[in-house]
Amino acid sequence: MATAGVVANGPNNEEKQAVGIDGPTNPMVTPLLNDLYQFTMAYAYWKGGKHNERAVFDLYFRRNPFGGEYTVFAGLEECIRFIANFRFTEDEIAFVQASLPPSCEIGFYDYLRGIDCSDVEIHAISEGFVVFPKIPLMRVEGPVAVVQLLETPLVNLINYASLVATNAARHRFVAGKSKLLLEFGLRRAQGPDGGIGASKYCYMGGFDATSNVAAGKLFGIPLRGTHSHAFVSSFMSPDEITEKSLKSSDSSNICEDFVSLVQAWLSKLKFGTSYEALDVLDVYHLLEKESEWSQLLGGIFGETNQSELAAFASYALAFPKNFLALVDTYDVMRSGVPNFCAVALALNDLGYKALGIRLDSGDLAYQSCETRKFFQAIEKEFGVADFGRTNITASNDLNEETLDALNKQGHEIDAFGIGTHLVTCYAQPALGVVFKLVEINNQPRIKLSEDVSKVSIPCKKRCYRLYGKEGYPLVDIMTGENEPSPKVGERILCRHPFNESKRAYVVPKRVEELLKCFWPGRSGNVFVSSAAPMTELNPYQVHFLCASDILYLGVHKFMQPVSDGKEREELPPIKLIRERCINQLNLMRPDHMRRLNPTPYKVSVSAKLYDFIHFLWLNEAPVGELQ
Ligand SMILES: Nc1ncnc2c1ncn2[C@@H]1O[C@H](COP(=O)(O)OP(=O)(O)OP(=O)(O)O)[C@@H](O)[C@H]1O
Ligand SMILES: O=P(O)(O)OC[C@H]1O[C@H](OP(=O)(O)OP(=O)(O)O)[C@H](O)[C@@H]1O
Ligand SMILES: O=C(O)c1cccnc1
Ligand SMILES: [Mg+2]
Repeated sequence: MATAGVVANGPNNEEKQAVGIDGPTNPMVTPLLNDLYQFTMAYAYWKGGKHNERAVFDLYFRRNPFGGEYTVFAGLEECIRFIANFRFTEDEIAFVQASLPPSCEIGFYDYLRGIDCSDVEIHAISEGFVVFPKIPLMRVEGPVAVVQLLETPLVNLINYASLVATNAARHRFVAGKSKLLLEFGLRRAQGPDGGIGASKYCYMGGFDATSNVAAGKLFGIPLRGTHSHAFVSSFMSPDEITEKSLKSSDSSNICEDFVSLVQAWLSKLKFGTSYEALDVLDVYHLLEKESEWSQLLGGIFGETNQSELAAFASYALAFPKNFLALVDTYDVMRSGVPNFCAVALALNDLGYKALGIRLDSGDLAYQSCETRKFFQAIEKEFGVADFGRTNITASNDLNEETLDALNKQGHEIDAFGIGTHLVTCYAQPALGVVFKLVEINNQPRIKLSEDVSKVSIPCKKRCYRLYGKEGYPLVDIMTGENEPSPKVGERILCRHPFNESKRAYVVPKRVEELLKCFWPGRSGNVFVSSAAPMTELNPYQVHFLCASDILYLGVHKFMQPVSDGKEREELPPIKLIRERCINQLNLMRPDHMRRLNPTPYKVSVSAKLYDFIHFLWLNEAPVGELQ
């Protein structure tokens, strides 16, 4: 049964403690969450005696999503949780056996039984970083058959996570830093995992809270919410409310009939003054006052909807400290807003401050401005401090474009609730993350394509971000693993990987190494396979290296265990990743971030890596013959 597999998957508790990393959040993330061809390839590697050859794969994407020039890297922690607990259960092995041809030798299943990721080493960019095409987000090194089995799950865990985190960051960018952004997408997400993932990664990408309770529990994301039209339309009349008493906020007195207090405020609102302040015999004065108030508010309301008033009063009785109201069920300005204000002012009498309203249809810019005027008029007329600043939340099919349109028109919205477009990544449904072999047994590999953007960048590489004197990142650069790192204040040539004429010297003010070790293998003592001596360098390596490099490699690569004693990077809590992401986005030069025709961020390779890519390209590409 599937659940038995889920429960039994991964190491037992004792082993888990030794690893110290919990399994993936979603129990469906097992070694079987894979494409069949990973198993057929693993079998063929094993059958050919190739399975333990040491391979290096890069995980990267080719184009930024949403027509932008940046991406937020997300999903790393779930990858490490997967790697740390990677192990086949008997149940799973039996299923693989049943799925492969019967001619597959039984020894392969013993092999599967024995594998885990203790021989795998993962370097990755930190989660929450702003990242760019072609730069490896993860470099996965290990026995080729094992790493091959990681491809699909790792790509799956990164693809949507990074896409939706980027989508969230883009919505934040348009909305502005001061707005509260609420993720409301669970009902519209692509299934339960889509919903949970959206809540997690939208928070990471800069949203403030989610309506998704399960995500709140799993990740500690702040929960927020209002109420729906159903609650409003479920009421028929104020007579339905039987329990009408409400204690004041300091419990010093009790209002026995809160509904009547609300009604009294509603009629005060109609005339724009409190009856107590009027000499009721002064009819002329009353009419004058009414007309002033009408002018201020454009004579906007007469009789409001009483069932809506009942819903609001009832909600306030349930949540006097957290009262908010969805005001568009019947008519925003003629009913919803005045009804809300009547309830809010009644609450104010008892020492409570209403939270605000939500608009969910119509022209959100116009309605928010009209509502703000109404709130401000009340603050002025009735002397209720801060009433003019009562929170206005808007929702209804919002996306980057509508947020942008609202900004251009001018609006008074404080918070946006965004669902469908955000979580489904309506504007672009996939990021296009790939996982490509770049080296096997120390032999660099390249994947050629007619389409230059699809040619892979060979070799086990290091990646750096170079910062300029103004503090902005200028360029990312990939180098061969054993090239000396770029140095602050030293000029380095950065080359476009495929376009000969595109190159620039950079003198970095700051150099940041991007790939850090997140999984050194459980032994922490992973060796480069077959520890090839210098004299056995292959022709590609000889071409690639100058004499000093060979000396460097001789000492550092081929004679020493690569990750001996290597420390594993911490997996920080989501709140810190979110802060890191916000800081990273703030650090970018504005022209890379703008929505219309953003400037591409430069991604480059060192001069040596450039030469080597092209040497390998020529070596691997057959020469055509014209007749
Ligand atoms: N001022 C505005 N400028 C641009 N777009 C807006 C503005 N106000 C609202 N929108 C967007 O316009 C769309 C209006 O949606 P729609 O045509 O379904 O009407 P509605 O107001 O939702 O009607 P209904 O009452 O049927 O719910 C939504 O996507 C909303 O985000
Ligand atoms: O519009 P989204 O960005 O997806 O945000 C979530 C939506 O979900 C809720 O209502 P729902 O859409 O279920 O009903 P409605 O269409 O009648 O508003 C809410 O009122 C929002 O409109
Ligand atoms: O709390 C809300 O207002 C909410 C939650 C989910 C979807 N739409 C609205
Ligand atoms: Mg809707």
